[in-house]
Amino acid sequence: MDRVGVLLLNLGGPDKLEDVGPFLYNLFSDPEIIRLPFSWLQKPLAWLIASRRTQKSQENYKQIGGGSPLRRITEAQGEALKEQLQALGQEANIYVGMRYWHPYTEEAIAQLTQDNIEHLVILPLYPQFSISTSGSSFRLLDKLWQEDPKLQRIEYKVIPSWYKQPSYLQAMAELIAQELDQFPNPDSVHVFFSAHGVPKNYVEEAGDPYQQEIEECTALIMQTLNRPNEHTLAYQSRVGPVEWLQPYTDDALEELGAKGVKDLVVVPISFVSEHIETLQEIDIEYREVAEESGIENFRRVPAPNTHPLFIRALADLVLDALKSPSLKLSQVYQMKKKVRIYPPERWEWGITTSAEVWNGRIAMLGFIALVIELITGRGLLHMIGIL
Ligand SMILES: C=CC1=C(C)c2cc3[nH]c(cc4nc(cc5[nH]c(cc1n2)c(C)c5CCC(=O)O)C(CCC(=O)O)=C4C)c(C)c3C=C
Ligand SMILES: [Fe+2]
Ligand SMILES: [Fe+2]
Repeated sequence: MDRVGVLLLNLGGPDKLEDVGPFLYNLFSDPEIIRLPFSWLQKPLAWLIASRRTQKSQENYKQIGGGSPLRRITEAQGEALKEQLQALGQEANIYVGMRYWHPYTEEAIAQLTQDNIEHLVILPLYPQFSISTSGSSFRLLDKLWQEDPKLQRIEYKVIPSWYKQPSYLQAMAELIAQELDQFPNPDSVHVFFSAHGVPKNYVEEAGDPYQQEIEECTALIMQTLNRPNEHTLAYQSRVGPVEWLQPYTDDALEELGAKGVKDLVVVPISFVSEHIETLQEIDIEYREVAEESGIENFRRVPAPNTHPLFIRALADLVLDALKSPSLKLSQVYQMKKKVRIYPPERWEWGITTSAEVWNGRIAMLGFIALVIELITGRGLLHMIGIL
């Protein structure tokens, strides 16, 4: 029988407090997370932002036991998926490939090549596609594939996003219903979906389908839940000075409090495991915002983690993918992004899009240099060791 592998893609998180700095450096070094006009700026800026954020981020990780539970939960999901596939008659090795921390995607790829995997299913553990999450992992895999002829012999299938999968929707509905039923009047509880945000320009300029997939997913979960509750969708975890998708979770909670909502359940929607943004940001920070705004009963729906219906959803996704036609990683990426040829790389004279882009890049560079000088009190050239 052919050797089948499943590669679970995820973000990764620091296992202990000392890992927070290097984890943040890896994250901000990714051009899919911070988009800069010049690639040589990426590493010094990543170092600067990571250094400035480490202490605050460590404080947050301290509040959830000193590290991220992401590795443990993702590995448990992998084991449960292996058993479920076996029960459905499909033997498969499961590999976990994290983008910014151990076990890195490169480590998973090295292992699956050593195991002589012949058919591989690439399954991101993000229900909805974003350039900043699944997109970043697909780009990395595409690069690894192009560099390694051994990998090119593996027949692979990519699952770009899967927020419509019926067992996933059913698992989410069941988890929400369980939480609603803890209230004396379940039907009058406000259901509050909190998605991880992305900068607004990802959607409006770069063609990220993330917002549309989040909105559709929310509507499908409400349909599956089939209860009369009112609901709201908002975006959390904004980082940096630019505008992100709105409404922001804290503003929306304050608004609902002011309108007199007393009972509320929060549903984390863009991630399938507990992590810092559920355990710290929602359970601690947003609970405080809600209570100060007059919301008296605040509960949170757990992430799907290893819920049997959710694991069944993952198994069905793998089985369906094995039967489907192959698409190249680069094709999947282009298909998901509503492709805009941006930015144009070729210089053209006159008042052209290209000239506008180059003007923009030069202005951006000046602006970034100014911001760096304002924050650090030192000029950019000093910082990167030129002066
Ligand atoms: C679908 C989920 C996620 C999207 C979209 C996303 C985009 C995104 N994130 C940052 C910046 C940070 N993310 C951080 C942690 C983090 N992000 C996600 C998920 C998505 N990110 C998860 C699951 C985690 C946590 C992992 C864990 O440790 O449990 C962090 C670090 C934590 C902190 O300091 O707050 C940063 C920073 C950006 C800029 C972005 C889109 C461009
Ligand atoms: Fe994030
Ligand atoms: Fe956060």
